[in-house]
Amino acid sequence: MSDFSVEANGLTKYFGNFKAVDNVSLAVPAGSIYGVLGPNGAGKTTSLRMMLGIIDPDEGTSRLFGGLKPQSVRGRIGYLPEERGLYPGMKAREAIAFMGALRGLDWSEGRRRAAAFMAELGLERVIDEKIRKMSKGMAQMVQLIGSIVHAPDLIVLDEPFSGLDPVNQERLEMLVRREQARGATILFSTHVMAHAERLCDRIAVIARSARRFEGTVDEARALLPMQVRYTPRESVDAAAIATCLPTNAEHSGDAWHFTIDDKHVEPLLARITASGHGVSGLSISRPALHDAFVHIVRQVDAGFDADATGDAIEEASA
Ligand SMILES: Nc1ncnc2c1ncn2[C@@H]1O[C@H](COP(=O)(O)OP(=O)(O)OP(=O)(O)O)[C@@H](O)[C@H]1O
Repeated sequence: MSDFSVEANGLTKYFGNFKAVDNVSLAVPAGSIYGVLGPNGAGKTTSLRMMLGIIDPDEGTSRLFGGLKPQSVRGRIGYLPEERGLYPGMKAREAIAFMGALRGLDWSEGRRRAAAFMAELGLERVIDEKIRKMSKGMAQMVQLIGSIVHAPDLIVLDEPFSGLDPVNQERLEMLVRREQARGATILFSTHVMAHAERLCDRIAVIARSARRFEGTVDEARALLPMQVRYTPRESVDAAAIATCLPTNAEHSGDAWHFTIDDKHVEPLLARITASGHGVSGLSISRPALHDAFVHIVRQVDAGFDADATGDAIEEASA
């Protein structure tokens, strides 16, 4: 048995001359919740599709549960594609059972599980409602349940949170955690950082077709310095306080704001203590995943802009 549910190695995909995915590698540990994060058009969907064998890569390989034949493990996978769609004439219960049956689940067991899932999520009131009468978000919840009703070992969800209201987003987070507790591996794409921050054991950031970061959420947040807000106990001469703070410190009202590297936190506290200015307020916080994500994507964009400027200069001087 492989330690990884998904191992993508050097996946590359061209659409015409455009390289939509460039040499993307990642490994999703069995039993983990893994987020593929990236801005619009970064290549997330194309990467997921290659990992699942829905489209062939131009280069690279994808292993599911250690094997190279995705078709042979189809029944062990639950997939919510980016394109949503169910038969509009079906009722929720039938739609879920139908999706389960496509993955080998007995019809009556599918109906039974549909009712259990819907009740657990507080959606039982719409179980016998036809899909065409449902809101888009509610139909998406039904499709989501349909994609996991056969209790797959690997659940792949493409932008599962988009289009859901906050209550349904919370229901989905609960479902993801519950499926992980059952032993499933969950791989999902998103550009909403809050969900990834709360749920993911590991993340990969894809921007401009390539993987730009891979690691834990804490490792991503540690890419940026800590944010500090310090208020001295006594109102003292600003120039005197500034001597024990980093040069980027800015004074506003009673407080000072600055950033500081992880390893400089204790020396800073020692300097403040030694200075005798006291502490009336002090908060030291890591930036959120959102900040780390924006930082990574901006760096990549800046590199592309610099290349484009360089090309323009070369062309102009040619
Ligand atoms: N079948 C296709 N033919 C041509 N170009 C495509 C095709 N599918 C995707 N692309 C392009 O490849 C790039 C990556 O698309 P992809 O859907 O993988 O990105 P994404 O990160 O999932 O984006 P989003 O968050 O907006 O869904 C985009 O520029 C897209 O326009």
